[in-house]
Amino acid sequence: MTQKIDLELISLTKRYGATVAVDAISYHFDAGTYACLLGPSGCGKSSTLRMIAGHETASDGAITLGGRDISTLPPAKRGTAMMFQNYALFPHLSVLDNVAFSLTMKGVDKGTRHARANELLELVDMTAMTDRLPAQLSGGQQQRAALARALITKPDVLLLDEPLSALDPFLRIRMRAELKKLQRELGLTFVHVTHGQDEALALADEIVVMNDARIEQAGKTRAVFDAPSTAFVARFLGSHNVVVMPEGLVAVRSDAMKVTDQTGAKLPGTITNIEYQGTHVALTAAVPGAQEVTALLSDKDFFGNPKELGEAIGLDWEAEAAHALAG
Ligand SMILES: Nc1ncnc2c1ncn2[C@@H]1O[C@H](COP(=O)(O)OP(=O)(O)OP(=O)(O)O)[C@@H](O)[C@H]1O
Repeated sequence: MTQKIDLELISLTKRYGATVAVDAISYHFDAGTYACLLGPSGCGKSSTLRMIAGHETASDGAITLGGRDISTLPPAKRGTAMMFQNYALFPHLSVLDNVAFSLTMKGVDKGTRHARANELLELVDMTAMTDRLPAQLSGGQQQRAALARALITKPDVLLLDEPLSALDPFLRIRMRAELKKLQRELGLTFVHVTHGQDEALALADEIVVMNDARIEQAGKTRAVFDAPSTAFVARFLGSHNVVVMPEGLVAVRSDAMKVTDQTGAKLPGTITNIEYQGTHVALTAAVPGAQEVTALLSDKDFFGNPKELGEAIGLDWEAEAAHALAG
């Protein structure tokens, strides 16, 4: 537990023929970090995860775990385990045998592997389901079985490829809380691939935002969200306006936008949309330069001073709310 088993990607590259799927990315994951790899479809997230797992060979660069180069080791020898999007449970095996599967492959005797599988099933609250087949489980239960199966190998790093995407929205939120709790309890490094911004913000200690085979920005989740360094990151994470100002391109969070009179405001605008969101009202305005900005106002602020479509307003923000963007 006290040993530092950090995961490091060093100039990691994946080429499929002429396609560069991952382009010399480097990143250091401290042991025990919950990290999300985040980015649009095709940016190289899954290829990165598969290279860490050993399901894909790296074209260049290296992967180290606890200082040991694992780049060319077979998956079972790396100290990593992978949980797949569709859980990949064996349909003809009981939950218990699915969880014990990797120990069966290692020749561990039945008593020992069943005892260990039962421990893991208890950890994920699945003791009552050990004799069922995967088809007799709900989506959330299948996910817990898949988690137990991945954890039975005692990995230092758990790799999760879109682990919540097969679940309905309600269950997704519940299971994401369970994932986070499990990660905290076990103190393992989790590297979780998602294209969902909300999911990454809710779960991750650190986010790695990828774009076009490279890392666009990475770091502590809140630091990245608070100060996106590029227009891509600001737009991808959402809840930010990217505005061309005389001093250059800036990001301003929607909840930092103030609606005022036009006199003295940073931007004049005309309201183009008002969307009631329950706790908040999202007010969108057209501003000079054929741009649109959104201000997220509390329900109380908006209805204390209601506005109409087409109304002329001013948009303002504190100087420190604006972050200069590169490109
Ligand atoms: N086996 C393969 N052969 C050829 N090209 C591939 C292969 N796997 C992935 N690619 C290409 O590599 C690039 C990165 O793919 P990857 O699956 O890593 O992206 P991703 O960010 O995980 O996308 P998604 O969110 O859609 O899963 C894409 O252009 C993809 O078409």
